[in-house]
Amino acid sequence: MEDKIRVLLTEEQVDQKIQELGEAISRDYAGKEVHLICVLKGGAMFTCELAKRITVPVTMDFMSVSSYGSGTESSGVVRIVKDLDEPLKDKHVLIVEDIIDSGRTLAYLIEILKQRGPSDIRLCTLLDKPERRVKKQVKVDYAGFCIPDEFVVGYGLDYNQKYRNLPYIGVVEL
Ligand SMILES: O=P(O)(O)OC[C@H]1O[C@H](OP(=O)(O)OP(=O)(O)O)[C@H](O)[C@@H]1O
Ligand code: HPA
Repeated sequence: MEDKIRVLLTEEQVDQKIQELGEAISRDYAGKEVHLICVLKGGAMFTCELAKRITVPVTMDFMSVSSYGSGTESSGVVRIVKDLDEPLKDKHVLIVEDIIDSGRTLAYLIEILKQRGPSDIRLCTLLDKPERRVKKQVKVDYAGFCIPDEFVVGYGLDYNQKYRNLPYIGVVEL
């Protein structure tokens, strides 16, 4: 059965925001090379679109962590499912996420990636749900949109693995 999805952010709004983020990142990393870490699966679409709009040299790597059960609530347990291929030593690392919700995934990721000796680590997320934050220490350097506490899909985000392909951000009306 098809779920009813209400549009929260249109494709045009998302595109425009990614362009602005790409410009800000290109300015901030001028004269440097930025190493994008895409957090799969949700971060895939945003990472690719963002990378296209960054004008300084870019390298990319991918990792997959599992932090959620099958529904909409965090389990609190974060596990590396696929690790990075490349070392991070002396790199300017930019972690790219689709959403920061409780902050558990990122709090864990940042701690383990810091131990690998990067020059610096920053965080870029398309969506931020600050009301839901449990891990207050997670500092977001680049956030596309702050959104209310609603379960969203599209642009990489899923509901039971569906809707990742939507080119906009929507709310599933349950
Ligand atoms: O701030 P948090 O509460 O930790 O939630 C954010 C995390 O949850 C989602 O991933 P998910 O575990 O659903 O995996 P997926 O990207 O493969 O869908 C999202 O992509 C973030 O990684
Ligand atoms: O609102 C959300 N939608 C999809 N996946 C998520 N993971 C954390 N929050 C969300």
